[in-house]
Amino acid sequence: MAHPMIAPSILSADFARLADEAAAVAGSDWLHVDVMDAHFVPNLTLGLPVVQSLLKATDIPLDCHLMIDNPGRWAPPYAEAGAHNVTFHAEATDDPIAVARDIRAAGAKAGLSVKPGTPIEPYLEILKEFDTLLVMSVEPGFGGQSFMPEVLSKAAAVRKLVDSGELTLLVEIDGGINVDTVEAAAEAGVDCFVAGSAVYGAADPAAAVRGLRAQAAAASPHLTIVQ
Ligand SMILES: O=C(CO)[C@H](O)[C@H](O)COP(=O)(O)O
Ligand SMILES: [Fe+2]
Repeated sequence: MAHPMIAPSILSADFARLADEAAAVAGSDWLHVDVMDAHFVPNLTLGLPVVQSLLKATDIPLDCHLMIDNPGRWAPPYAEAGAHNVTFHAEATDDPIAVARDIRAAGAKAGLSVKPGTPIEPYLEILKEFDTLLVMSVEPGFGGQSFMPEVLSKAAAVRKLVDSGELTLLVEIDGGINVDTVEAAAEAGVDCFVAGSAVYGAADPAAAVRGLRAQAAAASPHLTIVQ
């Protein structure tokens, strides 16, 4: 049994008030930080200096999602800074194993992310090098997009390998998660749910986090809330 983890994405928060926005989701399992470089994706967000400041401003573990080129060069500094997870894209490097090992050596959990159109089969062999698989359920680059249910087969395939003991990692999903989609993701075997607009667009973001967690737990036999 796994605890349903909720990771609010600060992409939908007010970037001028990030410390307050982190405090507004107290009780979240991770705080999801979208790093975009305007090369790997057509948008630009924030980088290492902001992550370093956020680390001082919150006790919630930071889940850094790097949508950037050349993660071999840029990912390890996020681990050295103190991020809990450092996740990079499979499509951004020819040597994901080396990047994962560098992230782990620098003291963070390593995550591999795949875009909606990227199959998971070529990566199953190397997932033992990772702590998290982040399945993108929108095209990376922007918050507030619609959930793509066709990616759930990837989460389900990896869930099977985790349940059979062949892999030990968390299955995370990112993009379009809200009250209408979280249950399908939970049923597919997701452990960790990123939600940006559904949390920060809510009148009470902390209540939205609790609501998504309860919905996920109710929808899946592999999830139960640990208080
Ligand atoms: O990585 C991302 C986009 O590339 C974001 O984490 C994601 O889109 C969250 O926003 P929302 O929940 O509003 O879809
Ligand atoms: Fe993300």
